[in-house]
Formats: sequence, C-alpha cells, structure tokens
Amino acid sequence: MSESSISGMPAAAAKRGGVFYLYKHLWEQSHGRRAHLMGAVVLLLTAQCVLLSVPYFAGRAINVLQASGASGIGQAGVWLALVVVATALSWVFHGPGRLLERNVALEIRRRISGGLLQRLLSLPLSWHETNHSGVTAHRLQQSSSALSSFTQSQFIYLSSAVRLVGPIVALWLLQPYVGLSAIVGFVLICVSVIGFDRAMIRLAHRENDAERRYSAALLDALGNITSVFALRQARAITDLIQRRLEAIFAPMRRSIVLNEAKWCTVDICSKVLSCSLVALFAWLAVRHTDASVGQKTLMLGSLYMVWEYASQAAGVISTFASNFQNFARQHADYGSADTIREAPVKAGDTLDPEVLRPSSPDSEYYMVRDLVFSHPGARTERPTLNGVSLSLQQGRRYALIGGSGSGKSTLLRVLAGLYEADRVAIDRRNGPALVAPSAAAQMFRANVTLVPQDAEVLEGTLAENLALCATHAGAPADAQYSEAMNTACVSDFIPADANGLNTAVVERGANWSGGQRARIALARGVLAAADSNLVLFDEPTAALDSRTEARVYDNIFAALPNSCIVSSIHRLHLLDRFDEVIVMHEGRVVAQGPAALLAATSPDFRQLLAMYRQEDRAAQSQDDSAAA
Ligand SMILES: Nc1ncnc2c1ncn2[C@@H]1O[C@H](COP(=O)(O)OP(=O)(O)OP(=O)(O)O)[C@@H](O)[C@H]1O
Repeated sequence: MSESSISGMPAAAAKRGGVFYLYKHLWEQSHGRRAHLMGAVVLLLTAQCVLLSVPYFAGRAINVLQASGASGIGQAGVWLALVVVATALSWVFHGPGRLLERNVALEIRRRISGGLLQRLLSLPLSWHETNHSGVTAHRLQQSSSALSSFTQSQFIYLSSAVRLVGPIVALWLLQPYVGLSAIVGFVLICVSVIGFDRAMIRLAHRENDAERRYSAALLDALGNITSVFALRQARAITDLIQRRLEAIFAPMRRSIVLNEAKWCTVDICSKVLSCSLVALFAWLAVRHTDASVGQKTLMLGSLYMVWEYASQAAGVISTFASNFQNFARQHADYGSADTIREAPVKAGDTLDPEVLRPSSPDSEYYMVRDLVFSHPGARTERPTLNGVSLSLQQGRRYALIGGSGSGKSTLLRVLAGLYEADRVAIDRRNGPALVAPSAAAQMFRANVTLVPQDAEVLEGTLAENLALCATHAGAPADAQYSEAMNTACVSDFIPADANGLNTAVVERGANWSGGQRARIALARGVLAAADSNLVLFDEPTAALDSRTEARVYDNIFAALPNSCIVSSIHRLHLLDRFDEVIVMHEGRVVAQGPAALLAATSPDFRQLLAMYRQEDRAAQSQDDSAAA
C-alpha cells in the first residue's frame, strides 16, 4: 500500500479551508431537513438574545438600591424577578432549539455514513486493493461523526457569536469609546488565536494520518491473530504498533505546546482587556470632575454592567479560542474522507441500457478477443493478461487451468467486470459487439457472477450470511436457502432447516474448518448466481477433500443447468466433468478445447497434466507411508 493511500489530505482538500467549507457541506447534507436546521438556528439565537438582558436587569436592580436605599427594595425586586424570567424564557427557546439541532445532527451522520459507504461500494476493486480497509473505515467514521458533531455544536457557535456581538453593542451603548476599545482588543486577540490554530490544523492532519496508520496496523494484527500466535509475531507486531503510536505523539506533542501557548496568550490578553475596559469606563465617567461641577457619581450598577459585559466578551474570547480549536479538528476530520469523495468512480458512469440489459438466459455466447489488462500496482512491465482470447458458450462447463501466477484469478475478475480491461473486444449473440472496456465491464457485471477464491463470511448467523447476496433480480428468497445448502454440501455438517440456518458464524468464520467455510461461501455464491448466464468460480473447492469436491461440482452443474460455468481448478482429476479446458500460461490463453483434444494437441496442457500426476503420486505415497 502506498503512502498516499494513507495520507489524509488530498491536494484539493488541502487547498480548501475556512469556515465556509463545513457550513457548505452542512447545508448540502441537510437537504430535506433545512427547515429544522434553520428553526434550530432561530430558536438558539433568540435564546441567546434573551439572555443578553440579564446583566442589564441585574445592573438596574443595583442602581435602584444605590440611588434609593431601602425604599427601592420593591423596585429592585422587580428587576431581579426579570432576571429569573429572562433565564426561564431563554430555555423556552433553547430547549426545543437543541432538540431540533441534535436530530438534524443524527440525520447528517446517517447520510454521510450512508453516502460514503455507497460511494466506497461503487469504487473499482483496484481502488480497494490499493487502500487499506482499516484506513478507509477510519476515514468514513471520522468524517461522518465530524460533521455530525459540527452540526450539534451550532448552539455553542451561535451563543458565542451572540455573546460576542451583544456585549460589544451593550458596551457601545453604555459608552462608545469603551465599545470601540473592546472591538480593537477582541480583533487583536482573535487574530492571534487564528494564527495558533492554523498551525494546529496542520498538526491535526498529520495526527490523523498517523492515527490511521496505527489503526491499520492494529486491524492487521487482530485480523490475522492465528498467524500472530503461530509465527510468534507478538513482539514484532507490538513493536510495530508502538512505533505507529509514537508517530501520532510527535505532532500531538507540538500541538500540546502550541495549545498551552495559545491559552496563555488568550487568558492574559482577555483579562487585561476586561480590566482595561472597566478602568476606561470609570475614567471616562469621572474625568470631567472639577471644583465647579463637583464629584461625579459613579453608578455601581452601570459599573457592574460594564464589568459583566466586558467579562462576558472576554469569556467569549476564550470560548472562541476553544471553539476554533474544535472547529479546526472537525474540519480536518471531515476532510479526511475527501480521498473517498474524490476517488474516480469508473464503474457505472456511462450506463447504457442496451449494454446493461441482462441477456437471455439460454442462448448467450461470448467471444472475448485480445484482452489486455495490467494491475495498477503491477511489479512488471508485462501486462498481467496479455492478449487473452477465448469463447464461452451458454450451458457449457469450462475448466480454467494454469500454473500459479498465470493470470486465472485476474481473468475471472475481468470477466466478472470487477476489473476494467485496458483493451478488449467482445462479440455476443444477444447484444451489440463491445470494444469499449468500460462498456464491457458493465455488461459483464450485469450478466456474470463470480464466486471468489477467499471464503469471506461475516459475523452473524448462517441465514444472515446467505442473505448477504443478490441475483440481478434482487435478494434470494428464504425458501432457496436449503437448496443452496444441499448444492454446496453445507448440509453435510449443518441441517438445511430453520435450526441450521440459525447457526452462528463468528468473525471470519473462525468457528468452521476451512472446507466448511468454503462451502458456506459457495452456497451463498450459488444463490447469487441463480439468474446469471455466466458463472465464474475461482478455485471454490481447493479446501475440500477430492470426494466432496466432486460431489459439489456435480451438484453445481445440476443446479445451474443453463448457465455457462467457468471454474479455475487445481486438481485435474476433475477435468472429465468439464466440456472444455482453457489453459493459461503467463497471462495468455494458450489452448482451449475438450481435454482429450488438448491432450493430443497442446504441449502446455500435457505439461500441466504431467505435473499434476506427479504431485498426485507424491501425495498418494505420502498418505500410504503415513497409513503404514
Ligand atoms: N492486486 C494486484 N496488484 C498487482 N499485481 C497483482 C495483483 N493481483 C495479482 N497480481 C499479479 O498478477 C499475476 C496473476 O495473478 P493471478 O492471481 O491472476 O494468478 P493465478 O493464476 O490466479 O494464480 P494462483 O493459481 O496462484 O491463484 C501474478 O503475477 C500476481 O502477482
């Protein structure tokens, strides 16, 4: 896997930035819920505006007491009651606003997560092969929760905005010079906060990258735990994971230092500012004192209002600094899935109904000519498939054979439309000839089912595993499960009934033997292949004993009588069950025809046959000596 596949910030994302990036995506993702979002904004803003009146009411109470003494207690009580009323009233708006806001946040998380997953599942197989699954999962989770938490933080941002603007306006009304000084002071503090946070955003991106590498190593270790134990990899794996953890700490340590420096600056500056504003107000209030006018009275309530509004504004600066830090983090986290958003989706981009229309199930014929394909991460210049030609006829069974690395699996994946060929020409009986690789890949995806080499099963019940597939017409019916279990010989070890279908499958099917797992995967494959006119099997029975293997093939051929079946096989004793053999050598089809014909005409076929017989004899004599 390349470094770039881990790196969290594609070039385009790195260029984007600023506050509008998250708001733009929030707006896009909230379609259908925008009325709720705007409703939440209005309610939360109203709540904050109502709260702004609290220092005013409290200040008026103090002023009344100062001016009228005990006789003003009743009037002061009214002002204080208004403090309580304003607080209660703010909750009338704040509570429903928060409920709306958090529900929109949940919906946004669902959408982003669903959208990214859908996009991931439409990216080509080659993309997945070059991007670590753990890293990709981390990106998806981080991005969806980042925008969701950004959404539900709106009340904090809104209250900060109101609590910043409101006190400045209040200070301005109390004394314009004080308001002006507050604006200058806050701007200076904000500029320094932004400077610190810019540096911290860069560190957050590096931290995310390192975090993903760490998660990937952890996932690899836990996902291959048998090898870790069997090959005594524990120490090496621990060292690797520790190194990756250390790599997270490097940017984190710098971030911690910057963070403390930022808070120190913000704290000291905001305290200096609020003290200065109070001092300025007091000075402006008494500066005209002279003998003729007499000592001006400095109203304590007004002083309290200035102090309170100045402290609120100073507090907002701290909140702003903290918000901006969260905001920076959310920005970095949300952008981490840009790698997924920006990956080119080749599959399905030029849907042509004529090409996609599934062929008639019983008379299709494919002539594949001059197929060339190179893996994106190929180690050699030579294409993996180098001018492959073959013909496939409905209802016939083809055995695909060849030495290890000759290109069998790759050919099957191209024929299943999972890889797009670099060049290919296809003639078919039930549709137009195709020469565009993307059209060929789409046509194959619409008509073909590949049962892959790896028996990938998921944690759940057997029924859930069988349900995780679809024919081109849709999900298979439950009634088909037991038939598929019989076909794949799963019923040899699990009864093909409701109890059997409830049997647990643990992570990676570790509670089954390799051969049993392969048969579960095969049963699912048979269900998915029910309406495909071309069904491909990639060594599906390699983990089975030869008698079960033969029974499985007989069952599959009986279950899919009209399909064209191509199966790569290693054990050549199965050849007499197939109508034809396709022989591969170094990325080419070097022979195709009935086994008897190839035995007479193809040196490559004879060589493979001789090799197989030799291996078989060696295995036989090993078994004999073990028995003796
Ligand atoms: N994802 C990949 N990226 C780069 N090269 C690959 C990839 N997958 C396979 N290859 C290479 O392509 C060639 C053909 O591999 P393929 O798996 O198709 O062979 P095969 O005939 O199925 O082998 P086997 O019988 O061992 O399974 C090999 O040289 C292999 O190293």
